[in-house]
Amino acid sequence: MIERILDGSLMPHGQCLLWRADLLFLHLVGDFLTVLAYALIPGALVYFIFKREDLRFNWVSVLFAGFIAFCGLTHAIGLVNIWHGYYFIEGMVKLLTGVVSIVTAYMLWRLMPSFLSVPSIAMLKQRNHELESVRAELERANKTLEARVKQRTYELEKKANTDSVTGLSNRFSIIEKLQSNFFHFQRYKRTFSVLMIDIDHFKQVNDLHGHQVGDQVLEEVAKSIKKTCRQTDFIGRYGGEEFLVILPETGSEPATKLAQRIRANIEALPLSIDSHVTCSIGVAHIEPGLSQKTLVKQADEAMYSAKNSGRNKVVAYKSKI
Ligand SMILES: Nc1nc2c(ncn2[C@@H]2O[C@H](COP(=O)(O)OP(=O)(O)OP(=O)(O)O)[C@@H](O)[C@H]2O)c(=O)[nH]1
Repeated sequence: MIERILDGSLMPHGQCLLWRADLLFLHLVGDFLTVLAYALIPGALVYFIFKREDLRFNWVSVLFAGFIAFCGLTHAIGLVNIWHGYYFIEGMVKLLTGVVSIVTAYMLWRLMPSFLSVPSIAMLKQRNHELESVRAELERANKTLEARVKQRTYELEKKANTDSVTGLSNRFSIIEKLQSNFFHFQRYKRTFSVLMIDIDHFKQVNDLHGHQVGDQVLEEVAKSIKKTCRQTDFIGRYGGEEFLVILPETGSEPATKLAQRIRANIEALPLSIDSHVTCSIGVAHIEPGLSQKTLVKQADEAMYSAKNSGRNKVVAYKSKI
């Protein structure tokens, strides 16, 4: 059997071509180039698969490479058989090539749905474009959200620091401003004064006109103080009908003058209750060695002196030493 297979004594193919040079040339060069190409193509395929381990269907590509290699082999034996007659071997290789080709073709058709499901570059580009739009949309939404949070935080902070009746800084906020001015004085020697303003006989306003009207008067007085002060001054509602004003870069004398203007403006204020209110003001000025608490106490003491000396007055604190 082996002898039969390896028997190359059958009529060589060249005989069929009558050893004509032109026919021999065509068959030889054609088969040689085909063998060369069918060796290089599977090589390239295997190299590509080896380098790209992430690809799906690797084994189908190997099968495809095998199918091309077998085709090349039949052409190579065709070359040999120009001079020899190994038609048994040629037939066996052809049979093997046919089997590999059929298996490859079967697998290709079987896997067609999977091949079709692999997105093309154009599809990937389209998806990438869609994802990019979603990302841009998310970024826009995020920015809007950030702006809203910022705005809301600002509003909440403002609310937390504002007195709801007068719209001025509340007690917590004005004490914070006082502390900040105090630290500036300690570090940079930036002087300041404070005014403690208390509306006179405010209880009577409430008793006569009611609490709601009392609130209205508080608001009007607050507006008047704000109008009289500079924009750089800090005004806050310190207690019920008590206001604390911080005057940065202001000595005792100019602070007392301003307090007089505030007092006069409040007295002249045309209130909605058709009568007038007055206020008593205490002035205190920061000095080295003085604590923040003592400074407020001094302004408070001065304000009570104003009350005790007949109200509707301004009194600057004077050290008892
Ligand atoms: N409408 C209103 N009244 C307030 C508010 N907070 C405190 N008051 C009132 O302010 C009044 C303060 O009364 P007092 O402490 O006796 O002082 P006063 O009547 O102003 O008298 P003197 O300060 O001695 O001139 C009280 O009647 C409080 O109820 C407020 O937010 N709104």
